[in-house]
Amino acid sequence: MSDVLNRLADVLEQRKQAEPDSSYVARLYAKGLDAILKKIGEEATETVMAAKDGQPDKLVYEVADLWFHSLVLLAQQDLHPDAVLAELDRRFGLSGLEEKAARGRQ
Ligand SMILES: N=c1c2ncn([C@@H]3O[C@H](COP(=O)(O)OP(=O)(O)OP(=O)(O)O)[C@@H](O)[C@H]3O)c2ncn1[C@@H]1O[C@H](COP(=O)(O)O)[C@@H](O)[C@H]1O
Repeated sequence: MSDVLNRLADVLEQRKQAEPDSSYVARLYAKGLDAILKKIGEEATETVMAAKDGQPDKLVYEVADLWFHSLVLLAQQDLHPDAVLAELDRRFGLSGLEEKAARGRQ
Protein backbone atom coordinates (compact mmCIF):
# COMPACT_ATOMS: atom_id res chain seq x y z
CA MET A 1 0.00 0.00 0.00
CA SER A 2 2.70 2.51 1.03
CA ASP A 3 4.38 1.93 -2.37
CA VAL A 4 1.57 3.95 -3.94
CA LEU A 5 3.42 7.20 -3.16
CA ASN A 6 6.49 6.00 -5.10
CA ARG A 7 4.41 4.76 -8.03
CA LEU A 8 2.43 7.99 -8.15
CA ALA A 9 5.64 10.05 -7.91
CA ASP A 10 6.99 8.14 -10.95
CA VAL A 11 3.82 8.89 -12.95
CA LEU A 12 3.89 12.57 -11.93
CA GLU A 13 7.52 12.78 -13.11
CA GLN A 14 6.62 11.16 -16.45
CA ARG A 15 3.78 13.65 -16.94
CA LYS A 16 6.34 16.46 -17.23
CA GLN A 17 6.91 15.17 -20.79
CA ALA A 18 3.20 14.74 -21.62
CA GLU A 19 1.00 16.97 -23.73
CA PRO A 20 -1.49 19.06 -21.69
CA ASP A 21 -4.35 17.73 -23.82
CA SER A 22 -3.54 14.15 -22.80
CA SER A 23 -3.36 14.44 -19.03
CA TYR A 24 -4.90 16.32 -16.08
CA VAL A 25 -1.48 16.54 -14.38
CA ALA A 26 0.29 17.75 -17.52
CA ARG A 27 -2.41 20.42 -17.85
CA LEU A 28 -1.79 21.55 -14.25
CA TYR A 29 1.97 21.74 -14.90
CA ALA A 30 1.30 23.81 -18.03
CA LYS A 31 -0.89 26.23 -16.06
CA GLY A 32 1.95 26.69 -13.57
CA LEU A 33 2.60 27.04 -9.85
CA ASP A 34 -0.30 29.38 -9.04
CA ALA A 35 -2.85 26.94 -10.53
CA ILE A 36 -1.41 24.07 -8.45
CA LEU A 37 -1.48 26.21 -5.29
CA LYS A 38 -5.10 27.22 -6.04
CA LYS A 39 -6.10 23.54 -6.27
CA ILE A 40 -4.38 22.83 -2.93
CA GLY A 41 -6.29 25.71 -1.33
CA GLU A 42 -9.59 24.40 -2.76
CA GLU A 43 -8.93 20.83 -1.65
CA ALA A 44 -7.91 22.00 1.84
CA THR A 45 -11.20 23.92 2.12
CA GLU A 46 -13.19 20.89 0.90
CA THR A 47 -11.37 18.75 3.49
CA VAL A 48 -12.33 21.15 6.28
CA MET A 49 -15.96 21.19 5.12
CA ALA A 50 -16.15 17.37 4.97
CA ALA A 51 -14.77 17.11 8.51
CA LYS A 52 -17.14 19.76 9.84
CA ASP A 53 -20.07 17.99 8.17
CA GLY A 54 -19.12 14.72 9.88
CA GLN A 55 -18.87 12.76 6.61
CA PRO A 56 -16.07 10.15 7.03
CA ASP A 57 -16.22 8.82 3.45
CA LYS A 58 -16.16 12.33 2.01
CA LEU A 59 -13.32 13.25 4.36
CA VAL A 60 -11.17 10.37 3.07
CA TYR A 61 -12.00 11.37 -0.53
CA GLU A 62 -11.09 15.02 0.04
CA VAL A 63 -7.87 14.21 1.94
CA ALA A 64 -6.89 11.98 -1.02
CA ASP A 65 -7.48 14.97 -3.34
CA LEU A 66 -5.41 17.17 -1.01
CA TRP A 67 -2.54 14.68 -0.78
CA PHE A 68 -2.64 14.14 -4.55
CA HIS A 69 -2.36 17.85 -5.34
CA SER A 70 0.39 18.22 -2.70
CA LEU A 71 2.29 15.46 -4.54
CA VAL A 72 1.80 17.37 -7.80
CA LEU A 73 3.28 20.46 -6.09
CA LEU A 74 6.28 18.49 -4.81
CA ALA A 75 6.91 17.07 -8.30
CA GLN A 76 6.56 20.50 -9.91
CA GLN A 77 9.23 21.72 -7.45
CA ASP A 78 11.44 18.71 -8.26
CA LEU A 79 10.92 17.22 -4.80
CA HIS A 80 10.15 13.55 -4.07
CA PRO A 81 7.61 12.46 -1.41
CA ASP A 82 10.50 10.59 0.27
CA ALA A 83 11.71 14.00 1.49
CA VAL A 84 8.42 14.52 3.37
CA LEU A 85 8.45 10.96 4.70
CA ALA A 86 12.03 11.47 5.93
CA GLU A 87 10.98 14.68 7.70
CA LEU A 88 8.03 12.88 9.37
CA ASP A 89 10.38 10.04 10.32
CA ARG A 90 12.83 12.51 11.88
CA ARG A 91 10.01 14.02 13.95
CA PHE A 92 8.71 10.60 15.01
CA GLY A 93 11.52 10.18 17.52
CA LEU A 94 10.70 13.52 19.17
CA SER A 95 7.87 14.49 21.44
CA GLY A 96 5.63 17.30 20.24
CA LEU A 97 7.24 19.64 22.79
CA GLU A 98 10.79 18.71 21.67
CA GLU A 99 9.81 19.38 18.04
CA LYS A 100 8.33 22.72 19.06
CA ALA A 101 11.53 23.64 20.91
CA ALA A 102 13.66 22.61 17.90
CA ARG A 103 11.61 24.96 15.69
CA GLY A 104 12.25 27.81 18.10
CA ARG A 105 16.02 27.28 17.63
CA GLN A 106 15.84 27.40 13.80
N1 LIG B 1 -4.84 10.47 -8.07
C1 LIG B 1 -5.19 11.21 -9.00
C2 LIG B 1 -6.20 12.22 -8.81
N2 LIG B 1 -6.92 12.58 -7.73
C3 LIG B 1 -7.69 13.60 -8.12
N3 LIG B 1 -7.49 13.89 -9.43
C4 LIG B 1 -8.14 14.94 -10.23
O1 LIG B 1 -8.13 16.13 -9.47
C5 LIG B 1 -9.27 16.89 -9.75
C6 LIG B 1 -9.93 17.22 -8.45
O2 LIG B 1 -10.44 18.45 -8.57
P1 LIG B 1 -11.95 18.76 -8.16
O3 LIG B 1 -12.40 17.87 -7.05
O4 LIG B 1 -11.98 20.21 -7.91
O5 LIG B 1 -12.73 18.32 -9.48
P2 LIG B 1 -12.86 19.14 -10.83
O6 LIG B 1 -13.93 20.14 -10.67
O7 LIG B 1 -13.01 18.11 -11.90
O8 LIG B 1 -11.45 19.90 -10.95
P3 LIG B 1 -10.92 20.73 -12.18
O9 LIG B 1 -10.51 19.73 -13.24
O10 LIG B 1 -12.03 21.61 -12.64
O11 LIG B 1 -9.75 21.51 -11.63
C7 LIG B 1 -10.18 16.06 -10.63
O12 LIG B 1 -10.08 16.48 -11.98
C8 LIG B 1 -9.62 14.65 -10.46
O13 LIG B 1 -9.77 13.86 -11.61
C9 LIG B 1 -6.56 13.06 -9.89
N4 LIG B 1 -5.98 12.93 -11.12
C10 LIG B 1 -5.02 11.99 -11.26
N5 LIG B 1 -4.61 11.13 -10.25
C11 LIG B 1 -3.50 10.18 -10.44
O14 LIG B 1 -2.54 10.79 -11.29
C12 LIG B 1 -2.24 9.93 -12.36
C13 LIG B 1 -1.94 10.77 -13.59
O15 LIG B 1 -3.10 11.48 -13.99
P4 LIG B 1 -3.23 12.01 -15.48
O16 LIG B 1 -2.16 13.00 -15.65
O17 LIG B 1 -4.59 12.66 -15.56
O18 LIG B 1 -3.13 10.83 -16.38
C14 LIG B 1 -3.48 9.05 -12.53
O19 LIG B 1 -3.14 7.82 -13.12
C15 LIG B 1 -3.93 8.88 -11.10
O20 LIG B 1 -3.17 7.80 -10.53
